[in-house]
Amino acid sequence: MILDGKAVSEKRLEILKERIEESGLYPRLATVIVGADPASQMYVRMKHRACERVGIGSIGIELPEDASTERVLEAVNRLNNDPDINGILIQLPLPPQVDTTRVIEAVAPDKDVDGFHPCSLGRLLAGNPVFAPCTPQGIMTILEEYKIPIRGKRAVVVGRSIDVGRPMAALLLNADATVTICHSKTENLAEEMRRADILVSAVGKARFVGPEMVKEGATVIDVGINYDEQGKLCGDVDFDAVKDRAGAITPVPGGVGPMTIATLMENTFRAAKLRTCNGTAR
Ligand SMILES: Nc1nc2c(c(=O)[nH]1)N[C@@H](CN(C=O)c1ccc(C(=O)N[C@@H](CCC(=O)O)C(=O)O)cc1)CN2
Repeated sequence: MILDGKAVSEKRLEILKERIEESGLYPRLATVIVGADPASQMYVRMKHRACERVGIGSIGIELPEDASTERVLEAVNRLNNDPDINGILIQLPLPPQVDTTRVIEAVAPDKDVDGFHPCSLGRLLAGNPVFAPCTPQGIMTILEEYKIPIRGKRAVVVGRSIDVGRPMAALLLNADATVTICHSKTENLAEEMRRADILVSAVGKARFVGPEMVKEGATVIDVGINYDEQGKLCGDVDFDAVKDRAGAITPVPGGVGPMTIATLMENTFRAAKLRTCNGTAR
């Protein structure tokens, strides 16, 4: 079975649009991009388009490639103090001279719609998330939509980044899976991966996952955004070689990527609702 993330994201965005309309709220997202990386620019444009579609206002802050950490922090602080902004998204990666950790930690936790702030990650690890990072939360939504059982299942996450691997493991654990995190130093990696009922690959290597790493009937989630020798977008998984062995599999494109953006929209709406609930007069 192909897990069609594009279709799930379309459905979720339509539902969200209705919920925003019914709420009478007008949530607002600010994106911050530093430099002119074409892929990052495309993702930011996709986010603004999704905002428009569901009834979220958005503004984009564009800083030059050579912006300093202090300059980015200044922009974040202004957005933190802007009562009209509910969510702040710092498009990653940032150029090397910018201290990414300081910038992420500067985002007000109640506007942290990307879920990367230590407060958000801590709450997620405690089993009480407010904003879960968009890609792993989007994967949970796909699993839920396709009714893939998680409780008691063996999940293996390959990759330990703070934006995907670690929060993915926490979300699966919160859903009662038995979770293993693998990484570049894992011994007998293929053997670990073959034990997975749910295999999530966030490695960043084109077509790295072959059929010999996949248990028959496993659910395979491909987080990779890679380009092959022909410049064609592809995932971490050798889709053609693995699809008949897997019980269910996400394609690239059209799998996890669209869910990242749909989840960002959901998190932004949540931020707007939480502000109303807390009664904070920002
Ligand atoms: N602040 C963040 N930065 C980055 C994140 C993130 O979640 N927060 N994730 C990625 C990039 N990303 C969003 O920012 C993203 C990547 C891919 C897609 C997507 O829908 N891709 C399509 C294919 C698009 C294409 O033609 O290239 C797909 O997979 O079908 C959406 C968002 C890194 N940075």
